[in-house]
Amino acid sequence: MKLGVIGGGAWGTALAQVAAAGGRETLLWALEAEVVAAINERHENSLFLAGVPLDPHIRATSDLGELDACDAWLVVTPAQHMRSVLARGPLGDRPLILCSKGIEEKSGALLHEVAREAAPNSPIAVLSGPTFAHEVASGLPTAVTLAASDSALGEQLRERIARPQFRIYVTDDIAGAEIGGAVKNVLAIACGIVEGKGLGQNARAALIGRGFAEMTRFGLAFGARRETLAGLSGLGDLVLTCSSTSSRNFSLGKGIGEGRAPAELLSDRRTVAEGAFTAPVLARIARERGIDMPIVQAVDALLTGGASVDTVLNEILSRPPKAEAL
Ligand SMILES: NC(=O)c1ccc[n+]([C@@H]2O[C@H](COP(=O)([O-])OP(=O)(O)OC[C@H]3O[C@@H](n4cnc5c(N)ncnc54)[C@H](O)[C@@H]3O)[C@@H](O)[C@H]2O)c1
Ligand SMILES: O=P(O)(O)OC[C@H](O)CO
Repeated sequence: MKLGVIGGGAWGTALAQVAAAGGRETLLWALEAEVVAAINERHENSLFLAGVPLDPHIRATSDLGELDACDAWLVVTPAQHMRSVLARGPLGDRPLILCSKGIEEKSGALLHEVAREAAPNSPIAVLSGPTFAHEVASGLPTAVTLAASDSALGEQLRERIARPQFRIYVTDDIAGAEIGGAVKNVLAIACGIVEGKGLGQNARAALIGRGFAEMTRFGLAFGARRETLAGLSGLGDLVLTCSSTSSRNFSLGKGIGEGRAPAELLSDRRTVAEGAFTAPVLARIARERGIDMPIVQAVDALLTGGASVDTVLNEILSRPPKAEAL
């Protein structure tokens, strides 16, 4: 199975590295001409994944039409651009493996719903889990969830993509895999704020625990299964992203906690902190559906409502006591 990768950011490049392992030709579409040139001429993505030597079996292109030669695509654009990029590609009926993490802001759709509308004839799978791109691209071990409603497709993709250092667990719970990856980015911003504000390790752990309760409430409301939310793509990725400045979402939160303005932090960056786009839509859906998500609402109030960290913190801490149950 020849794999194509749509998106030449850090994660698309790392996935191309996984796909090319063992000498398998892999085609990567990138938006930026300089990324295409750097990969083809120097086997490096100096813009988004500097310092990691890339497999020479990866070839980059700026022409989406060339991806017609591939049997399946790993789709790795930022969540808000997935629909428009897919609309420009030669879709056909090839499987799409969605590797981005987010919710479409305008429509409130999960990414498999976006892909289903954009590519009605393509079977859809989702790949998600604790995966800092630079670690995966350097061959360090991790494990991920691969969700496909067609179990034969899930197995076929697992066989093609898995490596000893890139262990894949298969499920049919697409919504569960997507919701974990989308919600954890917002919670990582909150954990970064705790770090930047110097609130301590206890506060961060408490936030991970209560954040996971929010993720679970939201997931169950959308048909996700508990074991998926408590697995690699949910809790696993939540713990990773809430613990390290290697996370763009955590770093964004840390800057906010240190007193910098969210708009200034966001305008400075070339890389994507998906939680900043997911927070408003997630908060909106939770309000509409009556799902209690105080941490997500707090992040949204900070990012889009102009609230101060102190005000939001005070509101969270002065909530009436409640039972620990979901
Ligand atoms: N970086 C990681 O470690 C990692 C790991 C797992 C999942 N992800 C997810 O993968 C997705 C892509 O993130 P990334 O880290 O590869 O990106 P990145 O932050 O490294 O790079 C930004 C990407 O956005 C693209 N982009 C900017 N404007 C665009 C436009 N108008 N149309 C289409 N693309 C545009 C750029 O071409 C580039 O590929 C995100 O949803 C992210 O959450 C990232
Ligand atoms: O850098 P972040 O916060 O986008 O996190 C990257 C990955 O999603 C970690 O699994």
